[in-house]
Amino acid sequence: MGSHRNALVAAVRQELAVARGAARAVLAAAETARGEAQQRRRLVRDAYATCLNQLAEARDTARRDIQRRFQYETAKLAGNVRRLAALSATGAAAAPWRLWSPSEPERGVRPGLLRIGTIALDDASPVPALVPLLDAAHLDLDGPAAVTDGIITGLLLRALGSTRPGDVQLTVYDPEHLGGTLAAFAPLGIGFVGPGGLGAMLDETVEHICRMNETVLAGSSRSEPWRVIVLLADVDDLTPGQRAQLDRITRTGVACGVHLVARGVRLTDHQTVVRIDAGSRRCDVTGDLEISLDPPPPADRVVAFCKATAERMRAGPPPAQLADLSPATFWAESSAHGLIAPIGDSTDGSLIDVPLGDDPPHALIGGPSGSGKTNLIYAWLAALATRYGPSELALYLLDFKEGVSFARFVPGPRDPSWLPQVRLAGINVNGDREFGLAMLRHLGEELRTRAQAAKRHDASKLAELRAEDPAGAWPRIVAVIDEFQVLLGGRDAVADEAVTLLEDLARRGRSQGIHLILASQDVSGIEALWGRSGLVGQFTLRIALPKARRILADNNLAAAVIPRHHAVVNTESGTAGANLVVRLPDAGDRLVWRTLQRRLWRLRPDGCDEPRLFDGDAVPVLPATCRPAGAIPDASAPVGSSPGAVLGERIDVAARPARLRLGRMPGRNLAVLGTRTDEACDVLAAAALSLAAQGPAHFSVVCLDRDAGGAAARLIAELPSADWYDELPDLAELDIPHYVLGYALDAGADQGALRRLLTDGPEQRTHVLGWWRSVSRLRDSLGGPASRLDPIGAWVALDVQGADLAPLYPQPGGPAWYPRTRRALFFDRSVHRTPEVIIPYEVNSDHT
Ligand SMILES: Nc1ncnc2c1ncn2[C@@H]1O[C@H](COP(=O)(O)OP(=O)(O)OP(=O)(O)O)[C@@H](O)[C@H]1O
Repeated sequence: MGSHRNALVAAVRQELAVARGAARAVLAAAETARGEAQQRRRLVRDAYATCLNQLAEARDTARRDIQRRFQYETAKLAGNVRRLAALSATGAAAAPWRLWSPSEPERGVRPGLLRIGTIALDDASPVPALVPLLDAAHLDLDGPAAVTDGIITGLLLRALGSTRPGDVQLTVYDPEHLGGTLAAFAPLGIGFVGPGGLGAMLDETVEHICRMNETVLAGSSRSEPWRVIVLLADVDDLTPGQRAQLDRITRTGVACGVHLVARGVRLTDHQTVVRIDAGSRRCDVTGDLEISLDPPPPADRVVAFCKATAERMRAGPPPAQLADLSPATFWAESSAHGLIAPIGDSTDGSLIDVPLGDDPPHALIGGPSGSGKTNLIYAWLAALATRYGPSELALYLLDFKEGVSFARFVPGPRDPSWLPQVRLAGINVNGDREFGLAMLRHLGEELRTRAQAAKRHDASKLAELRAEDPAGAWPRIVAVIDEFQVLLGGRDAVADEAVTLLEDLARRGRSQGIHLILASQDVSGIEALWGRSGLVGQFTLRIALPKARRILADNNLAAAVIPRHHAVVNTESGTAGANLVVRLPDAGDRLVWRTLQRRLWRLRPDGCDEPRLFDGDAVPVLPATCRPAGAIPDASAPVGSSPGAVLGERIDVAARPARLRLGRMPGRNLAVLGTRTDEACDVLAAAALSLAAQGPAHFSVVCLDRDAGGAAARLIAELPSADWYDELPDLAELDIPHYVLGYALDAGADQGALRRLLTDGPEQRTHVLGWWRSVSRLRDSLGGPASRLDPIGAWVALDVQGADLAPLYPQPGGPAWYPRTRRALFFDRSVHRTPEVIIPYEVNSDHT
């Protein structure tokens, strides 16, 4: 029994031990699992925390990024807005009051926007809040009267201060305060409309708009001032009629320069109406952005401005500057139908155009010395040269004054530029009327060429010729002759031919696009023209400077009353009633001119040649082509049948050399006559050198005057084949031409030898080129008073009076010739009907 119990106990113990062991194992496993779970939880927690941190960091970075981009974009946008604002509103239209002053707009610039306050932007400095008005909008203001009236005062001051005096006309309807609200503007002569005057004012404005529309539809541009009508009322108590008129004005006014600025009177909805709400500080233009409104301008500033402006209005606008005559784009005009260019402005500041074309074709300018003719011509040429390029306009300029007024148009030592349209300029021409004649002859040739081309193309005027012959070069030609009376003065062959040519050019130039502008200070010159009705009748454009006489019709006294620097322009031959008074800009400033000319010069097309300059004070140098160069031609080289001896420069447009043909004919000798040693030596040297340049020749030099010895020796040194003789050589048989150059042959040349050479020489190709100091001495050296002068076929006279030349001249009394320095009269019996004036070349420069 006991052992059974013991066994039972042992079994129970055993089982208990097993159970306990199992329980312990389970417990241990559970604890391990718990430990692992805890570990996992820790890991997850850590990961979660890391994740949160990372997210927070990423979010911060993203936010910072967005903020940065936002700030950048905002700053960029604000910058753009600011730049746009600066372009849209400048000077007085935009400056804050403490910096404010009126600003004159540039000519032709449209009005911009006006500032009423600023708009604050996050982190960026505020941008101006701008509203349109002139040429753009009506303004309808709402809000407390004290604020809106301040805004209106500011807007008006900005509009007036950024336009020219008189450009804006103000009308104020202020029934409550009877104009008191805007009384500071009274000095400008504003129209105050009383309580009962609104209807009439609206009716008149509607009429005005109708008139404006008529003008604009007729094609003219608007020249009237802007009308700004300010309506200040607290209640909108318009009659139906007034309301209808106001609505009409609202719909149509802006296009005609009529603008409403209304407070308390609601303007009808229209695209031109901009509403400003002073209460909420918003406006249509700036949308939801709140405007920090500017305070009203200081009252003393408004008063001071209005007084100063009223003063300037009384004085009128300042005259135009030279630059105002230039168009916005250079060389954009066609001259096919004429030339139109302003020469100045009228007293209201508008530019006055002067036409040249089929009507009027030519212009006459007159005014006493110092009245501004040259200045007027400069201004006119500047306006023409900036509008019409060299293919549209060619200028020929001649100044008979003692002076160089046209020298600025041609290259000079300090300025290489020239006016590209100028083909020819003559300066210091006062002594050389022949050059005026040469220019007229050249234009006469051009007239003939054009007339023939017109005939070929069946064209009756330049516009038609240009249309028919688009490839041809047919610019309009304008020839300006200052002090033209010098050319016509004197009853001589030059004056006669000049008048004939002028008459032809004036009559036929109109249809061929050749226009003359003649200027004179001299009444007698103009009176001389009056005698030639065929000529003067063509000059229908008259420009009279102050105190000009006989330029306008006798009963037209306008020139007597205009002030300095003004001109009367009349396109109807000076008849009273057709006057336009022009204020002329100062066009004399060299620097301003040079800047303009340089711009034009840089625009010149390829192949635009320098103008030909004739300077009456310059002495031309013997061209290199007229000097022997290179190897000495040998005797077998061909000799022309009649080599030409160059004697000097012809006074013509092409500056050609004057040549004396020396063929194998009797009389082919040359006598240089006069006492001016240098010039005589130059004529002989030019002749000899040019002959030597043309082929093989032998020269025999005889010099009987010591003063000419140096020149003769220098000539020998330059001639390829020459001998020095102390007396005239005998007539020798040579295979090549032989030229005997005799210096001062009146000083003891052998009469017999001289006669033999002169008479028999030319047929044997021996020619005498001799210098005698007077005609009587020439005669003496040929045997005395009864001697014949036929062997002298050509002569060049220096300081010899015309009458003294009678024995050498086919017509009795001799040629008309009044000697002048560096000019010579050249007569070749075999080619000339009348002698021609030449300029002896400078051959060696040591005597000038
Ligand atoms: N519109 C102007 N504004 C300012 N100055 C001017 C104006 N017109 C002319 N002048 C000046 O007046 C002076 C005389 O002008 P200008 O030489 O043009 O007169 P002119 O009639 O050609 O005289 P003259 O016949 O004696 O040569 C010059 O000094 C010129 O600069």
